[in-house]
Amino acid sequence: MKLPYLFRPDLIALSVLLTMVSSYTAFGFIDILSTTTGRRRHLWLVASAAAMGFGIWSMHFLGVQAFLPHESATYSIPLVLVSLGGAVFTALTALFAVVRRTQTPLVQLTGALLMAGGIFTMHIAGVAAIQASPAVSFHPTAALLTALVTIVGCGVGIKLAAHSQTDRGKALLSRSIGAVFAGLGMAGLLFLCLVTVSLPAQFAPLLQPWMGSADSLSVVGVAGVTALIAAAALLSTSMDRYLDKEARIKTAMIAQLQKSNALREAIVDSALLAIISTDSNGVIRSVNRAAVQMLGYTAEEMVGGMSILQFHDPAEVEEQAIRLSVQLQRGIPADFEAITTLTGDQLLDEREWTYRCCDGHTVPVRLSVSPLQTGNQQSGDMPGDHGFLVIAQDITAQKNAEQTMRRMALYDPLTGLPNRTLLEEQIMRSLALAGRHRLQVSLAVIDLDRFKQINDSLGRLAGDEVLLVLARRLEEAVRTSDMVVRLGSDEFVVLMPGIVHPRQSQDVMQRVLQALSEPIFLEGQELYVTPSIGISAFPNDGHDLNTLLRKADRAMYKAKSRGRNAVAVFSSEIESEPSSLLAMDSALRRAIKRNEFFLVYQPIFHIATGNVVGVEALIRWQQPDGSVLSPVEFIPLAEETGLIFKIGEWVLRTACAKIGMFSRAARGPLRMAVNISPYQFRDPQLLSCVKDTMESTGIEPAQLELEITEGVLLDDSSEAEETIHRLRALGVQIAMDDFGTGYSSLGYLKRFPIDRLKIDRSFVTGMESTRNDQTLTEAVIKMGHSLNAQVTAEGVETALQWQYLHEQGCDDAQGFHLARPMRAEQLLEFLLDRAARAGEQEATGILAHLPIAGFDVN
Ligand SMILES: Nc1nc2c(ncn2[C@@H]2O[C@H](COP(=O)(O)O[C@H]3[C@@H](O)[C@H](n4cnc5c(=O)[nH]c(N)nc54)O[C@@H]3COP(=O)(O)O)[C@@H](O)[C@H]2O)c(=O)[nH]1
Repeated sequence: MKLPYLFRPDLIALSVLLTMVSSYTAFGFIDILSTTTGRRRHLWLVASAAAMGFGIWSMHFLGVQAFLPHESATYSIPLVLVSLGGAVFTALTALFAVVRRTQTPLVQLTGALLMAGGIFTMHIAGVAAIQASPAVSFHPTAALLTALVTIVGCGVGIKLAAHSQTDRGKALLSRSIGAVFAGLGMAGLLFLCLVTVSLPAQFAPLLQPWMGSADSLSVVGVAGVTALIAAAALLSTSMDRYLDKEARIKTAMIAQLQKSNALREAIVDSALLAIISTDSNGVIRSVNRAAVQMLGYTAEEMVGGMSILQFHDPAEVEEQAIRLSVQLQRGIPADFEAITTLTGDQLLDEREWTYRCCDGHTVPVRLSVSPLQTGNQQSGDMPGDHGFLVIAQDITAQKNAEQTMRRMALYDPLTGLPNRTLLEEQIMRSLALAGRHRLQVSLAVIDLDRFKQINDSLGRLAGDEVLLVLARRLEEAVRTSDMVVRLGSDEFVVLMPGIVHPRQSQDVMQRVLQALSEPIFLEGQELYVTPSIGISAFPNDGHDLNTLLRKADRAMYKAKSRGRNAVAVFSSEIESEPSSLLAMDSALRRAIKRNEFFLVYQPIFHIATGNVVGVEALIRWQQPDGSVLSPVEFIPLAEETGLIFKIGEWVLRTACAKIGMFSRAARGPLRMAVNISPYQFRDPQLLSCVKDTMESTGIEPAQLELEITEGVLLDDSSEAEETIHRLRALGVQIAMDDFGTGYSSLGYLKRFPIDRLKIDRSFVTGMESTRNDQTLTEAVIKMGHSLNAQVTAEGVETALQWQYLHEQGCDDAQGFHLARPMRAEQLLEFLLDRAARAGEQEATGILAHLPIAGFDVN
């Protein structure tokens, strides 16, 4: 029998309400399940499924009660349990499907099918549990339709719930709406399901009294229990969420704290400065990696066990304690307090200390010490311990740089001896001390005799080598209290403090004289350098460095004038007589002004023909008293004073101006050989000077031959090479003077394009007596020719020498046997005479082979 559909609205409303509450609770479960893992997740799943399933089942039960009321009906307990199981299964599959991390249509469809199966089981078993006869029956088509609707509904539900998981921002609203819809939907489904049920006829009489009657006990019980379970579930999910949120916040805070601690540690550890924290007594609490590296102790050795004081030099701590005691007018102990006293609130003490490391070596450090308090009093934390933060910077590099700069400023780079600046500092102290103790201070000026010649002939490198040897000898010869200073190129000073008697300083200088005069062995050669020494003394000769230096200088010149290699002590007599060298300097200047210089010319002969092919210009100085000085006597001084440039230029212009006249007298172009000092050669103006001279005098470039010495090539060969190339580019000839006396090697000759080699006089002189010199001369001639250079022999004094040179194929020769150097007018006569005789001989068929000696003006 099909009964009319009568139902109790109050139970329906209650059922729908419970479904909504259950659905809302379900969202809470979903939330928790989606954030928990492991065992907790499983427990929550079971509990959630049970609570949710019971809620659904209650809704079903109340729905059934609302539609199929009969007071006296009994229920099959197994079927009721199956129905309840269906509800729990529904909840379980729904939760599973929603909280699955991978949401695919297949997952959601499977979930929907299983859920629908659960709901169906719940309803069919629930209705079938009503024990009536005949049994409650179902309308199959309507049941199928209901099943389909249930599946679709479940699918949509799972999708919506899964979606609400991703949009948590609108969680409360969407969950509330979702819960309302879920309640209405599930109830709708239930009721749709129920209308497919056919009730047996015996239910009819029961219907009437049920209409609007009071609740049965079971209905109230189920509704109450469900409400309680829902409330408990709601509370527990909320609590769980709250606790979970708290736990997450705490975990996040701990993680953040750990992260920032790790970052802080990493920063401190990666700092290049040594960072050490100590307690208030200096006991180390923490160290960073740089501190471990700098001090050489392990972190374990330092932390807790060591005091920072152990790194400090006790003498420095003591010194600082004394300084602070004076400054603060209270006793500061020489311990950790001396390091930290100047630190305070906001105060940082920065100063340099010396740290002693584990292996005993010391490191200069700049230390910043500041107070350190752990904990935060303001925030009410435990008032932390007081301590100190010590930051140490290794300033070894800076100290080294400072030392290098000091060395550069105060010491001579070649010899490492103190320079004038340091002498000035030192002499002030020495004079002050000597004044207090009524002692004397002696100052000795040491000048090396003819050192320039070594430089010129052996080159600057060899000169430096000699200076180094002499500097060491000087240091060894003086007393330990004396100070050896290098003032200039070959000028040294010895400061001798604490002199009681002048004899002492003279004794020291006699030792110096002896030590410096010893031979020097350099590159297989034995060199002799002698010093000239002048001594002055405080307080008799002066009270300051300049006066003492000037007077020691005068004494030194006196020593030189006595024949060099001597010691002279300053005296009033020396002061009154003009220094010969100083006098020479001013006399040279005067000589330039008064044209006291003149040139003599020595003819150069072509050996094969005997013809005069050139002349060499040689300077002389005629002094006001009529005496004539040799260039050997004044050229070195002119070089030292720089007057050589002026004098050299004058020689070049004067000689070149005469060549036209000489060539006319000789009836053929002659070449003019001019000596160029190494100083002139290095002068950047040389090239323009030569060009100007050629232009103004009209000399053909090929007629001009510049004689240079071997020394210039050794100085800075690249520059010398450049100068030679540029001179040759002008068309000027270059001759290598005094060949064989210096360091000329085939290597140099190949590198420098030389037009002529001049064999030194010493070899030519020795040719007659020594076979060796003969061989050497022959070799030089061959070598010169192999390099396409002409060869001139100097100092030919005998016919035999001339003969030898002729046989050996030497190109040109000059020497007293051929012609002496002569004044211009004498040379003119000489040339004219030769030309005339040559003309006569030519007319008579005899060649002028024999040269005629010139006038001697030496
Ligand atoms: N920078 C300059 N140097 C110059 C200049 N004039 C000369 N000098 C150099 O001075 C050195 C000595 O020169 P001097 O006294 O003139 O002697 C020359 C000749 O007189 C001498 N000579 C020539 N023949 C003989 C000889 O047969 N016997 C002998 N005993 N002496 C002789 O030789 C000197 C020339 O030598 P050199 O120059 O090497 O050809 C000397 O080094 C000159 O270079 C000048 O103006 N500037």
